[in-house]
Amino acid sequence: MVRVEGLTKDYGPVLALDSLTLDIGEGTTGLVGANGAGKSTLLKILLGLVPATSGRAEVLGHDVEEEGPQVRATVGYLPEHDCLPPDVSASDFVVHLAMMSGLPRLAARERAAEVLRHVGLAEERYRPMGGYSTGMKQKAKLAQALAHDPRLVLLDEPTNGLDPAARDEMLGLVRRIGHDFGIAVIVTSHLLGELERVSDHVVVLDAGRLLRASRTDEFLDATGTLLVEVLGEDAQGRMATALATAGIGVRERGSALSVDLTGSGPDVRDVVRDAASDLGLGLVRMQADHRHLEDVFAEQPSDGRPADHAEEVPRD
Ligand SMILES: Nc1ncnc2c1ncn2[C@@H]1O[C@H](COP(=O)(O)OP(=O)(O)OP(=O)(O)O)[C@@H](O)[C@H]1O
Repeated sequence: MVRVEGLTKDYGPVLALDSLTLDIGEGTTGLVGANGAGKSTLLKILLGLVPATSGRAEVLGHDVEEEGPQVRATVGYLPEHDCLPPDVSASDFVVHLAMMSGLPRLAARERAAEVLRHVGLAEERYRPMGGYSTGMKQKAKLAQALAHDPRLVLLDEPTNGLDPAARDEMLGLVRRIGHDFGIAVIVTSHLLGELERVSDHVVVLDAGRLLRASRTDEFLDATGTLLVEVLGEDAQGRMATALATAGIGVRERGSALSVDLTGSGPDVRDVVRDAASDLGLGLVRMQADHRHLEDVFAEQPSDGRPADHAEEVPRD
């Protein structure tokens, strides 16, 4: 779908992309990175809207600088910023964009009705978009991205500004675009947990550089940790101290402890069980931990940067 080689973009003194080389295939790909990592810049270059400083990029076999119109004919785009004319209805807007993409009026109307129904904008589609909630505006933006039946859609922070219910709905739509309609999706977010739910692949950008790219399940498979929950007075703190004293890596994870299973020595499960017994604590849970993308991200400091850089990334 996308091939990027040595892509660099500077905005004057700001280096937004730094020699990025990357291939993105079919399915849904999550593009993760903190604010300013270069996600939006990459999408705009892929659409041929912003020129790269050096390097090259191809989308569906088209060079983005030479063949921008061909790229945009087969790619849908949901921009991050507010771009909807306030006095136009979603219906008129999507029909207009579908016609601009080359569909005759009747086909454009049918297609607009179909995509607006798909994103869940029913009667509201006839109202001016200026009066829409943020969730409705994001749906209208998604509908226009799908209007010309693209092979690939680029969704820039589609859940931005949404409350939890609207965010879940939007993530459900993103998943359906990929799985039910077979359209390839590249979706950005700085909320790592979101992409874990919808993406087949994850690409992590940090300060314009590629930190990691792999299948989502490869990120999440190798847990190597045990989730332990104990009950009793200051149970978590006392258990953590006991395990650390025994030379076992341990850190807090919500109401539980994430315990490192990878060290040598006695079986960590036995140590946990004995420590709970010695301390008089109730052992409520001891199970293999399911890793989350934010853990992976936190474990991967970029060159010379502190690991706690990942603290800047808001948690889901
Ligand atoms: N038009 C521009 N002029 C100058 N600097 C820019 C411009 N667009 C982006 N930048 C800078 O380039 C860097 C990358 O920005 P970009 O918007 O691509 O990141 P992002 O990962 O999409 O972040 P966000 O989620 O905040 O949009 C940032 O430091 C940003 O300030």
